[in-house]
Amino acid sequence: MTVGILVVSESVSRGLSTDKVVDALKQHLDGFELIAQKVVPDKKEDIQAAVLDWVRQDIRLILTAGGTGFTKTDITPEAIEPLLDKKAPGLVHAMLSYSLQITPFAMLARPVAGVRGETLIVTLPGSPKGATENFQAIKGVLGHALSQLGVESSRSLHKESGSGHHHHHHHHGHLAKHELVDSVVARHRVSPYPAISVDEAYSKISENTPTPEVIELSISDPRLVGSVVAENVTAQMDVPNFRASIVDGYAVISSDGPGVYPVVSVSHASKNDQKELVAGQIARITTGAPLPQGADAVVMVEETRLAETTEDGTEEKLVEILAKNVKAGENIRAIGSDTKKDSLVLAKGSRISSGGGEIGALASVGVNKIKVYRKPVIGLLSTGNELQDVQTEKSLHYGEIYDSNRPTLVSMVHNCGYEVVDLGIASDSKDSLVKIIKDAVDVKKIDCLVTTGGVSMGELDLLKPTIENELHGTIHFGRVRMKPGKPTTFATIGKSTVVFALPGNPASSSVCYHLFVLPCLLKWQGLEPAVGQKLPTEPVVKVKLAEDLKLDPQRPEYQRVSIRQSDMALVATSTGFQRSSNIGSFKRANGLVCLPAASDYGKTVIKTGTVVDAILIDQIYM
Ligand SMILES: Nc1ncnc2c1ncn2[C@@H]1O[C@H](COP(=O)(O)OP(=O)(O)O)[C@@H](O)[C@H]1O
Ligand SMILES: [Mg+2]
Repeated sequence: MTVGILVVSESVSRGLSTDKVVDALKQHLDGFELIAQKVVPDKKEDIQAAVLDWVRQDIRLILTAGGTGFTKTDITPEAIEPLLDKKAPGLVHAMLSYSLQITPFAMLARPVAGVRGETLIVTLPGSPKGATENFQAIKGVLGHALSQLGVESSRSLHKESGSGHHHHHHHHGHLAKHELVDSVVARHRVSPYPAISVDEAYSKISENTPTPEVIELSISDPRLVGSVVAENVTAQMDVPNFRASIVDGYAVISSDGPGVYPVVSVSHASKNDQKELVAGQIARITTGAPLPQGADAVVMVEETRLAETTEDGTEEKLVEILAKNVKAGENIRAIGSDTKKDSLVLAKGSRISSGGGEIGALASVGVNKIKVYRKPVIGLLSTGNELQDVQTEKSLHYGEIYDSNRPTLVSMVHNCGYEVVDLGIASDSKDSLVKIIKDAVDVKKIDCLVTTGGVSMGELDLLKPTIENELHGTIHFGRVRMKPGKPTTFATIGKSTVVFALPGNPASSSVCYHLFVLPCLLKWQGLEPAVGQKLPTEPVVKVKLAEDLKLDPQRPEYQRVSIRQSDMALVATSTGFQRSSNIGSFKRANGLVCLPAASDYGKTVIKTGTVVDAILIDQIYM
């Protein structure tokens, strides 16, 4: 059993007196391994920092000595108590009753004891005698207490953080574990998540996107547009499946040549019994109508002349064919000439465009339902105590803001053709998050959860720990080297739920939607990435910069631009003020230019006219 002793003493910490309590306690530490000792002044922050540091190092027992009395400076119990996951009043009771048998002044001691992670923490009095007496009072049960703690307990705060390597065996491939910290002093000052590149983030997303699921949709289902076909569809018939006229005119026998002929029948574009045509006869025919048997060409009405009507004057009797050199097959669509029976109408993996062509092609060969990959359903959740739903028309209290992320993202997701479930606003509390997310997954059956806010370094940033500890998810990355969007977090819960916890700043969350969420959704619904790419994306085009742009020193940046066609090139103009809080930078934006970091580019400014890649997030309007 490892043990650390923390001496809390102003005078010892300043070197005004020497510590004797460690030596006294050492006499009673048989069975324990003293691996850490430290002296701190009576300062809450120092006490907590030392204790948390040892908890992180997995020291099993922490004994503090000093600062438990009634003087103004005595603060140890107040420092320790908020760090405890569970209190151990029995240990406190045992220490007090033991000491009370020795001195009534024990009444003035205020010890606390309890558990944080797998560590037991006990405060002892500062006097060597008092400390050893108290320790002896509880020593006999500590071994048992610690062995119980070892069973099925959550690991402590980010043991791996800062060490540069991860002990995967503890977490089955999880990154550094987060813990819900009750106290702001216990939070990290540097994120325990490594900042990975956008490219690495794409690999992680690609690896963890669920396999597309095949469903069958009717061709009148609006979800079909944008869906990816999951089967090869072949034509079960010829189109046309009869010889059809291309024009309005007269079916003829081409060898008859020009001349005046009797009109012996009429063929409209509908089912009718037709007489077979013999030499010296013609038949009136409309566009798309089947050719009478015997006929081998159609002469268009413009190349004919009415020669004689029937007696009542209502019908054509004789028509003169003016056209010369009519060839067999002229103005006829041969059987199967649009689509041959057994030919491929739609290939597996092709996407049903919004142009309607694919749906028309299916209908033309009589297909009214088709297997496609199901599009994931997206749940959208804003998080933050400061948020007010703009729909409620309530006015804002001081410090409140309107939730602009949700309306923005709902429209983005919807316009990309996905079903959106609006999950509203969660407050910055673990319980609120857990309740809403569980309901969204279990009851509302969302596939992909997109949240905004609560992912960076504030004490209310609860998304990461909640996903890991409460929802038992796996965080695949928690930081990306990019601007905006650094704290972007990607996780999975179980096998089939994907979570994107996007930053709260409005421009960041929108950039990250296009950069990460949409590519994942595209892959999930069966799209293949372009050659050499890890994920399918919106179109990436080359654009010329219309102005000089300043580069971020360290991070690649995705700036909002307006892309226009100009002469022979696409030209990108910045939409203006690019701070991540400014959703206004998305107004008029139809592209995100991908700018290198200054450190990678070798210059701090990228010049007007430079050609860069841009992600096209909307159409190019004239
Ligand atoms: N839904 C939202 N709409 C508008 N602004 C938001 C929204 N959510 C968060 N913000 C703002 O974004 C900023 C960052 O929020 P925070 O919760 O700290 O997110 P992060 O953890 O990503 O930094 C804050 O100024 C916050 O008020
Ligand atoms: Mg917040």
